[in-house]
Amino acid sequence: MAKTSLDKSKIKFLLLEGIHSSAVDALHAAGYTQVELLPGALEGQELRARLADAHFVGIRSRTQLTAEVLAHAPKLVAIGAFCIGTNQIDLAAARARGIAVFNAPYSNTRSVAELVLAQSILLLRGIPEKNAVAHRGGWLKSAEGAFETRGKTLGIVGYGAIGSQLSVLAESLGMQVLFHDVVAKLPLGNARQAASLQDLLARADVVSLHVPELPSTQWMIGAAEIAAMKPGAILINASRGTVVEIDPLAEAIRSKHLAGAAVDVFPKEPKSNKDEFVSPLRGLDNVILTPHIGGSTMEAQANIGIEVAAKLIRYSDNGTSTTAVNFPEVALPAHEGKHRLLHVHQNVPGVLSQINRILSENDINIAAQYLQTREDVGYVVIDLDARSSDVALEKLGQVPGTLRTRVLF
Ligand SMILES: NC(=O)C1=CN([C@@H]2O[C@H](COP(=O)(O)OP(=O)(O)OC[C@H]3O[C@@H](n4cnc5c(N)ncnc54)[C@H](O)[C@@H]3O)[C@@H](O)[C@H]2O)C=CC1
Ligand SMILES: O=C(O)C(=O)COP(=O)(O)O
Repeated sequence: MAKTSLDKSKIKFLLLEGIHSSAVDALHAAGYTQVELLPGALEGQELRARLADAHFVGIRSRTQLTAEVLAHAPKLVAIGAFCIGTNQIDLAAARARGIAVFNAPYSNTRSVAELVLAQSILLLRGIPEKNAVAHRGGWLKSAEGAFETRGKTLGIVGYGAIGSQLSVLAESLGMQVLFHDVVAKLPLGNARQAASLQDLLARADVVSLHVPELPSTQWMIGAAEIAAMKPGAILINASRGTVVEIDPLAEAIRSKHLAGAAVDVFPKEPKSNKDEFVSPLRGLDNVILTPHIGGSTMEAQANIGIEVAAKLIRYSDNGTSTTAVNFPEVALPAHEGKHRLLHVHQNVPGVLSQINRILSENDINIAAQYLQTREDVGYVVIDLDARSSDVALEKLGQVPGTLRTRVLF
């Protein structure tokens, strides 16, 4: 088996979707010189061709890394999702190929929460409509249907990082927070957990969605849920476009059952800024339409660049995989004076004993060994005397069930 360790100058990073230059700076500072940064997403043949020789790829929410695409990435060691959501990546397929996936779970949380808060204020005042009318030369000076946020009930669906951050900000404005989550969560401040989604929908003046894209969240807000909302309520979706059915939402705005909505994510989003945005929500004045920019602030993007690049560098340099979203998590000390062998394998009985038998038969002394498994994959890291790493790498690569080996000097 060929030696799979490379010096840093040969390790290729492909960064797509205009990832912030802070990531490039971090990679350069860590000694990685082959960093290609492209402004947009790729798909189809172009994506497959670019992935053919990449060791690391960085994407945002747009690029779809399916099992089929990953099959064309034979050298890929890890994927950096320079965002929160990882639904665009087939995490199980990546794991089965020994590819670790990292993301930035907190770097754009605040940006989304601030946007939703601002949208709540504007929509409760009917500002988008008044603004649209003024742009057309009209004048809608009226207090009719315009309300303060103070004392209103904000219903947060998905009380995770964004939902709970929003909860704190909304309470500081004097809103009452009600939330619904599928797991028990610590209510922050005076927030209260709703008895059910139905209970929340029936009581909230503003409903904001912060769930991940999952089979269980697909179309979770459809005609029935919208009908169950209070007349005159507001719906905000900055989670994923598959969570809300757009046609019943558009109908509820037209019929004035809902007073307004803010939508940042759509079932079908344009591929780039050059493509047309098509949606039944276009032209509805009290609907704020934003082009999936919930997390797009300079602060968030710069922090995400640093955070995810650091995770990729750490995994590349040292093998530490903690915070991976799909992969066994191993925290490793430095390996000064030793060669570190990384062995990713199918999680079946006997692999570790075969590895240790081979090392013992070849008179190779183990300085340290770390093992972790996650579902169908095991990750064992072995520190060895420098002189033995070549033979160990070759022999261990032949162990049945081996997915990938690397050696770090
Ligand atoms: N518009 C944008 O630019 C951005 C959108 N997002 C989206 O926001 C989502 C949420 O982000 P975080 O709060 O960081 O995630 P998180 O994982 O911290 O929180 C999600 C919460 O949703 C809950 N949940 C899951 N299924 C549920 C269900 N069926 N009903 C109710 N609750 C459910 C989970 O238990 C968890 O508490 C991300 O997965 C991403 O899709 C994130 C960042 C930016
Ligand atoms: O962080 C997320 O999950 C987002 O949706 C943000 O996506 P983006 O990086 O703006 O393509």
